[in-house]
Amino acid sequence: VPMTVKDKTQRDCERQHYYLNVYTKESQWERPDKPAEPPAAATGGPEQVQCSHLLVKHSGSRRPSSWREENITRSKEEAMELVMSYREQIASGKASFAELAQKYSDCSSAKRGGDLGPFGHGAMQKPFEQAAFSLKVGELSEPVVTDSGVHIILRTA
Ligand SMILES: N=C(N)NCCC[C@H](NC(=O)[C@@H]1CCC/C1=C/[C@H](COP(=O)(O)O)NC=O)C(N)=O
Repeated sequence: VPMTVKDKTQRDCERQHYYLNVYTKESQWERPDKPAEPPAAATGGPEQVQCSHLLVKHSGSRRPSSWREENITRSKEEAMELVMSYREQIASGKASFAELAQKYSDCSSAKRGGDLGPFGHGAMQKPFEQAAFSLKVGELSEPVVTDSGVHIILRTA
């Protein structure tokens, strides 16, 4: 019985699979010799970063209290001025980040020179995360405002 085109085509397909690279959308008959890799651009930078921060809280902070001060009453403007002066001292080499964070940060991480440890996306408040993931290792941020207060961030890894 002569095979219909369909049957023949059906048989060919059964004999041959093709492989689709889900990232490049390319297909091929030969079995790939290694798994497809997401192109670097698709990964959008590091999964995790490690940062230290120096936080100056103010009366409008979500928790206007810290190990340094039971009830924080400074204004947001004063907090911003303090952060700018700390940043200037660090950037000019007059003081180290860890030293000033240890003395002045309103976060419990002050005890560790401001170190927050490694963290991924979703761990920190968005403005902090966006600033942290935009820094190069060793780079010091401009002042960053979150509901916690005003921060400077040093990316360490
Ligand atoms: N994963 C780690 N290491 N700890 C959990 C961090 C939770 C995270 N915290 C923040 O986003 C603030 C801003 C950046 C750092 C940070 C520290 C805050 C600031 O002080 P607070 O306003 O809470 O009194 N103190 C501790 O959490 C959040 N999603 O609320």
